[in-house]
Amino acid sequence: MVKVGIVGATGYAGAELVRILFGHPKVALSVITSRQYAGVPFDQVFPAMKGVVDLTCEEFSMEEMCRRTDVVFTALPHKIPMEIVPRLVARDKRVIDLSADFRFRDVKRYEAFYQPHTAPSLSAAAVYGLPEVYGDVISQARVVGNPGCYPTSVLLPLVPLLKAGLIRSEGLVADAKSGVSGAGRSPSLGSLYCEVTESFKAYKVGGHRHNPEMDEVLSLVAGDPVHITFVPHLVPMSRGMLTTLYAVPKESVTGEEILECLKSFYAGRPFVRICPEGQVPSTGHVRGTNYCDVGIVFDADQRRLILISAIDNLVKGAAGQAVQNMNMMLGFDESAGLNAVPYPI
Ligand SMILES: NC(=O)C1=CN([C@@H]2O[C@H](COP(=O)(O)OP(=O)(O)OC[C@H]3O[C@@H](n4cnc5c(N)ncnc54)[C@H](OP(=O)(O)O)[C@@H]3O)[C@@H](O)[C@H]2O)C=CC1
Ligand SMILES: CC(=O)N[C@@H](CCC(=O)OP(=O)(O)O)C(=O)O
Repeated sequence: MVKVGIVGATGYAGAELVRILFGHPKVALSVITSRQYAGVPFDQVFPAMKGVVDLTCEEFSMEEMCRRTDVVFTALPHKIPMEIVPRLVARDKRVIDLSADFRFRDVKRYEAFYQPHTAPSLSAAAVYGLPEVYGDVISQARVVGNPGCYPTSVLLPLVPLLKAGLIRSEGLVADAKSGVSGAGRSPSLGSLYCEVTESFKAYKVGGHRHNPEMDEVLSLVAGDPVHITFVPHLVPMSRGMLTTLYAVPKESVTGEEILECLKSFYAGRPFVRICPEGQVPSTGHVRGTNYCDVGIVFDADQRRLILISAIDNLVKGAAGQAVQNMNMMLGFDESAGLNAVPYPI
């Protein structure tokens, strides 16, 4: 069994990692850390885990983490991983970081939206953990920067079409909606029940930090600078993300070609499900699973392509994708531990 540790196991993403890794056939979860809950059994922090998870949270110690693990997930707020990850790598650990600290190839882009980077060369050498696109390099990576939830929902439908040159790289629009767990477990005014229930709003319009992350990958794939117009929204549900994308197909491209391109790009990939014609995805269909469902509507008269993706922000948008990356890094089946059967309703 491969020994695994989670730094920041009591956040929403970290707790989801615990849930998934506890059902993983090839790993033993050895260390889980939290500052506030150090010394507290995990099943007291999350009573749903009673009788299932028998681990106790610990204060983070580099020495203990390195002694008792082979692979480490960092599920911490941005900025903290860039201090910890280089020290883990120096001790030969393989790391999957769920923050934005190791997502960018161009560190200047990161610094423009976040803060100065203290490990720029390690960041440039890290691999962007979108397994369906970068699987070949993920298997060799020491450090994987796990994508943000919004970028995952935007990139999976668009990358194959841009790669194949079927859509224009100008005029791309992403209209995305997230459940409130996307904001994390730390108390904040914007996440209070009264602030979010029976309400639906756009936020950070024109200035969300996931925009440069999407732009970087879309530009690398297209071979030209690409900027997507991205508007995030908060919806009153705990988990789930639905993204509607608008793109302009190139002259003479047909709906059948679009569908065929996506189907063949994702053929044999377990987690991207292309909806049959006439069906559109729903967050309820992917809840608790690592699936990304993609629906396609081709408006031939308007020359407009509409793509709709649904993910669970905590699974394919965070912890599930991180485990998928770990599986590829360790040479396991990419779906090991990720075979949760969806709820039918
Ligand atoms: N929520 C989501 O849908 C997604 C989250 N992510 C990313 O995953 C990471 C974790 O997010 P999320 O779980 O939502 O966040 P939470 O706020 O829910 O959890 C953060 C975790 O980090 C610990 N922590 C917080 N501050 C510090 C600190 N200064 N030093 C050490 N540990 C700290 C917390 O425990 P304690 O305070 O007890 O130490 C907690 O375990 C973030 O980088 C986020 O961007 C990525 C995709 C989706
Ligand atoms: C609803 C909500 O607040 N969502 C978060 C995105 C969470 C996430 O995946 O982003 P990072 O990993 O880059 O933090 C936000 O908009 O900031």
